[in-house]
Amino acid sequence: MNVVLVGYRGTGKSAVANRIARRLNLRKISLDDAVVRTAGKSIPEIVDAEGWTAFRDLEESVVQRFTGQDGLVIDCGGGVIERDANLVRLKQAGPVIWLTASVPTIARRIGGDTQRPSLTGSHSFVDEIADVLQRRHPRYQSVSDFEVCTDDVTVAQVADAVVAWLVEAGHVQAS
Ligand SMILES: Nc1ncnc2c1ncn2[C@@H]1O[C@H](COP(=O)(O)OP(=O)(O)OP(=O)(O)O)[C@@H](O)[C@H]1O
Ligand SMILES: O=C(O)C1=C[C@@H](O)[C@@H](O)[C@H](O)C1
Ligand SMILES: [Mg+2]
Repeated sequence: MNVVLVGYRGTGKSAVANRIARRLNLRKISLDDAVVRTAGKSIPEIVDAEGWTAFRDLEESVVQRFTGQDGLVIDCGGGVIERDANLVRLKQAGPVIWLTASVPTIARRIGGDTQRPSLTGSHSFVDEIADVLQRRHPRYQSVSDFEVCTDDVTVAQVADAVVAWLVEAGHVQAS
């Protein structure tokens, strides 16, 4: 079994994935890190040089690679749900957890992040979050089995909620 974490930028996927992996004795893999390693460039460098389509192509290739494995916590990039092929593969890989947060929370958490280039190139920082989040909402919803709102809770509390659900739903045994 794998555990898949999806959600917008700043909802805490990477932070929570580390904790869940430790708790369940699974291996955490970050799709963003795998893209960066594969390209030999940072995300801003990939997007600057080749554009978002090239980034999405790389992302799709790492989704294909890791969803064929077992025993992973798969920490997805925020836009992994943009491609239908990824939705199908992630759904087959294991239970999909959707982390959510409000626009102000997301803006606060990712405001200083230099590794997350603009997705639209046109909107203001906060308008982009609101617009892209609204557009993506049905796609996150369609792929996910369990949703956790991460506003006003710690990373540890989110990880606890995910592990409790995995036990309750029969995906892992209580320890
Ligand atoms: N529940 C939380 N409470 C407080 N801070 C949080 C919480 N979850 C995440 N953070 C902080 O928000 C920032 C972004 O979190 P993280 O990198 O895990 O997000 P992400 O979902 O992986 O985003 P991305 O899609 O951009 O990779 C980090 O500094 C993290 O410590
Ligand atoms: O929301 C998105 O589309 C992205 C989120 C990040 O995790 C990275 O995958 C990249 O910056 C794109
Ligand atoms: Mg992340």
